[in-house]
Amino acid sequence: MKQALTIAGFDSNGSAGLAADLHSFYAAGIYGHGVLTGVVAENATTITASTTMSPSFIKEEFDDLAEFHITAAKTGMLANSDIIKTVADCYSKATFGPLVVDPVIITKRHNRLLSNDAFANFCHQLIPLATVLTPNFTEAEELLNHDFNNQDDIITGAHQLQAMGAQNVVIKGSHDHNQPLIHNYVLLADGTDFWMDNRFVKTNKVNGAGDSFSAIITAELAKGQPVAKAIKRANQFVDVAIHHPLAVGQNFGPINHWAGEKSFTNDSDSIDG
Ligand SMILES: Nc1ncnc2c1ncn2[C@@H]1O[C@H](COP(=O)(O)OP(=O)(O)OP(=O)(O)O)[C@@H](O)[C@H]1O
Ligand SMILES: Cc1ncc(CO)c(N)n1
Repeated sequence: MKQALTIAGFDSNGSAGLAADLHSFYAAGIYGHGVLTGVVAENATTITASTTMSPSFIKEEFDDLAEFHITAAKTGMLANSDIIKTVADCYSKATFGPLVVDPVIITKRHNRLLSNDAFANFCHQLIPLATVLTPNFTEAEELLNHDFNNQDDIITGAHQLQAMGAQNVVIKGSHDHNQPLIHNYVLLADGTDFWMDNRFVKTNKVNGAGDSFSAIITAELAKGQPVAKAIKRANQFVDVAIHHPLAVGQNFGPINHWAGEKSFTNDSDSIDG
C-alpha cells in the first residue's frame, strides 16, 4: 500500500488542513499518516482560536512513524519558528521521500497561521527541503517581500523562490472576481515552465483548495509519478472538486473531494507528464 504523510494542523470544521489532506490522500488511493502540529477552531466564517503541539510531541509523532514505508510528505500549518525547526530537523533525519511545502501563512479569510517572526526560519530551513513549493499569490509576495504587478513579476518571483532552495515552484494565481481565469504558474527543476489557467468559479466553497492541491501532488509523488504530472493531476482534481460544491456550511465551505475522486477514475491516464 502506498503511504504518504501530512505534517499539518487540524481545522475543526473539517474543510482545510489535515482533514482536507487525508480526504485528498484517500481520494487518490493513498494511505495517509498525519503529524499534527496544531489545531484551529473555525466556524463557517472565520477562525476563532488556535493552539499548537509542543516540539517534543511533534518529534514523538515523527519517531513513531519511522517504521512505516512513507514515500512522500507535505507540510501545512507550522505556526511558529520552534515547530518549523523541529519539522525541518525530523524530516531531514527521516526517509519519507519528496516533500511538498505548502506555505500556510494566511488563509482566504485573512487569518494568519504563521507568526511573523517565523518567516526567516521558514525561508532558510524549510524552503531548501521542498521538492515542490506551493504558495498562493499573497504568500509568494510575502515570502519575497514585494508585490507582483504582472505575469513577468510572477515568473521572476518563482525563479527567486527556486534560488532560495525549492526545486519546483507553483505560484497559485490571484482570485479576481472581475477576471474569468485564475493563472497558476509552474516552474520546474529543469527550468521549463507552464501556466495552468482555470476558470474562476464564483463560490464560497473553496476552503482547503490549496491544502488539497498540495496533498494530491504529494499523493501522486508517493505513487512515483513525475512532478509535472503530479501538479497537473492536482490542478484537475481541485478544479473538478470546486465545480461540484457540497451543501456544507452556511457561508464558506469545503471543496468536494468525492467529485475530485471521480476525476481520477474517469480520466487518470489523460494527463501528460
Ligand atoms: N474560486 C475558484 N475558482 C476556480 N478555481 C479556484 C478557485 N479558488 C481556488 N481555485 C483553485 O484552487 C487551487 C488552490 O488555489 P488557492 O489559491 O485557493 O490556494 P490557497 O489560497 O492556498 O487555498 P487554502 O488556503 O484555502 O487552502 C488552485 O488550483 C486554484 O486554481
Ligand atoms: C489547520 C489549517 N490549516 C490550513 C488552513 C488553510 O487552508 C486552515 N484553515 N486550517
